[in-house]
Amino acid sequence: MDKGGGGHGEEALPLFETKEARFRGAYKLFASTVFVGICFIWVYRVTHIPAGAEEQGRWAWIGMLMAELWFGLYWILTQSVRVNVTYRYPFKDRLSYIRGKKKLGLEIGNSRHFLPKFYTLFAYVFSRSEEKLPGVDIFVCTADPKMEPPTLVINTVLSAMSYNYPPEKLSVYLSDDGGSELTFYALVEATRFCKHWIPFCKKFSVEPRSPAAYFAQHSNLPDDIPSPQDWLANKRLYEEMEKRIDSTVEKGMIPKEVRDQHKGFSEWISKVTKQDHQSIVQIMIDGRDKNAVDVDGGPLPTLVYVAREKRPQWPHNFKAGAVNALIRVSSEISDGPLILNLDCDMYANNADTVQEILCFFMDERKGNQIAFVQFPQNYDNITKNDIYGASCSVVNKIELAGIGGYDAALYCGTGCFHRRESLCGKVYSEDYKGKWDRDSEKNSDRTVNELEAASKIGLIYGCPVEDIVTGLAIQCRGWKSLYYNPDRKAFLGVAPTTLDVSLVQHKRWSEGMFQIFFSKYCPFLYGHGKIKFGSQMAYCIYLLWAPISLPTLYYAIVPPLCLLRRIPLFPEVTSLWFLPFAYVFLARNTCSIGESLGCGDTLKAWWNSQRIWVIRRTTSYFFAFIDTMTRKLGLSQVAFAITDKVVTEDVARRYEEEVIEFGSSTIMFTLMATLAMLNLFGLTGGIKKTVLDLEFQAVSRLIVQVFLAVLLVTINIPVYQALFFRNDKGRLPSSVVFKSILLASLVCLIPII
Ligand SMILES: O=c1ccn([C@@H]2O[C@H](COP(=O)(O)OP(=O)(O)O[C@H]3O[C@H](CO)[C@@H](O)[C@H](O)[C@H]3O)[C@@H](O)[C@H]2O)c(=O)[nH]1
Ligand SMILES: [Mn+2]
Repeated sequence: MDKGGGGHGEEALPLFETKEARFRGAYKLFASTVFVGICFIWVYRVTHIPAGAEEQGRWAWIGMLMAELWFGLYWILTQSVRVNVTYRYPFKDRLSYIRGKKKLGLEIGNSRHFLPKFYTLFAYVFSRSEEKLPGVDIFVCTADPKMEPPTLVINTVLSAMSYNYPPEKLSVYLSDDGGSELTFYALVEATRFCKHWIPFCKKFSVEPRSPAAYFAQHSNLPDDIPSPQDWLANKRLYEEMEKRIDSTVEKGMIPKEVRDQHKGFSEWISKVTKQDHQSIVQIMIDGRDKNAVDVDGGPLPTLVYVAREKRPQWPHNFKAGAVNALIRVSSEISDGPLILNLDCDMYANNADTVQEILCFFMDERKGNQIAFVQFPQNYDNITKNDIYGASCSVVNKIELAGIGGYDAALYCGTGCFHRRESLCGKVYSEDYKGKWDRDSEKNSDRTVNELEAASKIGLIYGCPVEDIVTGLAIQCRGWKSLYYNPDRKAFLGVAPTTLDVSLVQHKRWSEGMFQIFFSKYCPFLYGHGKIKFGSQMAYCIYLLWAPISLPTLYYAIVPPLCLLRRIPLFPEVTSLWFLPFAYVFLARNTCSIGESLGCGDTLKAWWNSQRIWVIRRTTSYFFAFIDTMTRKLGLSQVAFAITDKVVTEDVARRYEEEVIEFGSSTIMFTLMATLAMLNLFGLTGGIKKTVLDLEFQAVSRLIVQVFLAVLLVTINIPVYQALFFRNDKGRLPSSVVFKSILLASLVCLIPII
């Protein structure tokens, strides 16, 4: 076990520790047996290519070889993280010495350390006095009042404002890319409400501190609340505010008497549209102002509304542009050395998160190297069996923890605490020491070079996954990043509740990531010699999502076609070569089920995740691949399709019932349905022929293909239901039924060579 921080006697106690996952050794052994199996499959493919022109299916066979090569190599990439799973544990209590000397005696009483440590501890307490706590600037981004309702946005803002952290050290910035008066109005309301909400949260240790989430979880007065009047008053205040905001948003305009309440509304007197407006900065609460206090007279955090200037002819660079604008604005106002990035739907679910991450950043020995600490993206609207595979439990608990083990956690855009300096371009050097109280010395002793470096833009432009590429660039400047997945989820967001939205989101991600692979930021080149080889591989697990669509499509199309023609593509069941195929298949899936169950999924959720895995790979990733290629040829431009966070009641009900929502006739659905039909045709056609022609010995050579088709047909059952049996609005439209049958029939005519 490696001690995270200074474990040596003379230094301060470490503030966090690092532990490797158990059974790493056993896993490596298991993985090597799978690897041997994969090698045998490759050998079989190469040595059994149908010879000459007389045998049908030579090229189909070579295609299988390519697909399996690709799958195998990709599998190797995915092992880089699985052999390196690492967990971090902060010691929040050690940090809370800052609470004063009284606690000191208590802590020493509990501590198992020997006497000489006493002095260390003492020095430690004083080096961490409250005045030295870093300021934290929290950035919340929103982009559209229709897709991201203002009540959702202010709930995130309120949860961030009520962190257990000295309010004078906390500033919350809302970036509104929608430039919407409605969002601004909601923030005006939140400014008023927070004066009740923040003291209430702190007095009664309310969790979570998003009022909407809190009152949804506690719809009735909890027994353990000492002051019911307070509770009821806050609930009423919240509900009334919510009603006012929602009705104003519905009307789409702000009443005159409300406009008069805040000078900020004057910004909207001239024409302001989403794409075209001056820059708007409104300091809603100035934390330095002695009169800005809550109902109990306690200080409040700073709160700022920002809508950066936008003009139709200027590219605004989507979220990256918004975050960079906030970096600049906040550097003038609060200039907190730590920055937390939040999407507008990701409310803070644990009031102590800031204290926890300080354990990482303030650790005496390792803290100075850390550029950012990333939390996983969790959602609070996941249903029991997670039909759209949105919870990504295995990714969160295993894969990201594995990359984190290389000290190269991915920056995922939300739920990430950054050191301002590293985000702004600073290169790490051995003698770097983080300075937390920056107000006093701002700019005074910095050289021109340092100032220039620090003024560089933060997030990198031109990529729809600005976060991943920015994180990589920071790591290549010598910084480390940690991944931290605490038991109590730190942030909870809204996961897509329709298949279409989920596929579009994955298309944006896979497309953006594939672009990085092709850009100068390709981890193998850009990261060469700068980050560990293991983490270069780990990055590529994600960057290569798009091209993995090709072998997957091949596997979903060619084996059923060959089944129709009775062209065998796999060894006979009685042959020894059958063993590696069977072993790799069983081992992979057993392991995958084990991982899923181990991460808390249900078995059905695992099965659902396999379905969504097939659908994403054959649609989102494929179109992402195509679009990346056309962009390479200069035929299209980068876009950012915002994820819709609202749905109709009808759709919401089906989501709760775990019925997949199709409902539209997109090209992705057509492709998905065509593949489903093709496998159905392959299976029925192949079986019929064998039975009619009584060619039973042929069956033995086709059994793997039959099995594959059965697998795909079973996994596609909800697709057939949506095509033929459902009557609700979420079914697949008849145009898709028609197109998919036609296309699948046409594909069946393709000659196999
Ligand atoms: O022009 C834009 C577009 C988006 N956003 C904000 O960016 C966030 C993420 O957008 P969303 O539509 O919710 O996309 P997701 O797919 O959920 O976002 C994930 O993927 C993005 C990269 O593709 C990351 O930036 C996000 O942090 C990450 O949560 C939201 O708060 C938006 O308001 C902007 O501020 N300006
Ligand atoms: Mn989102």
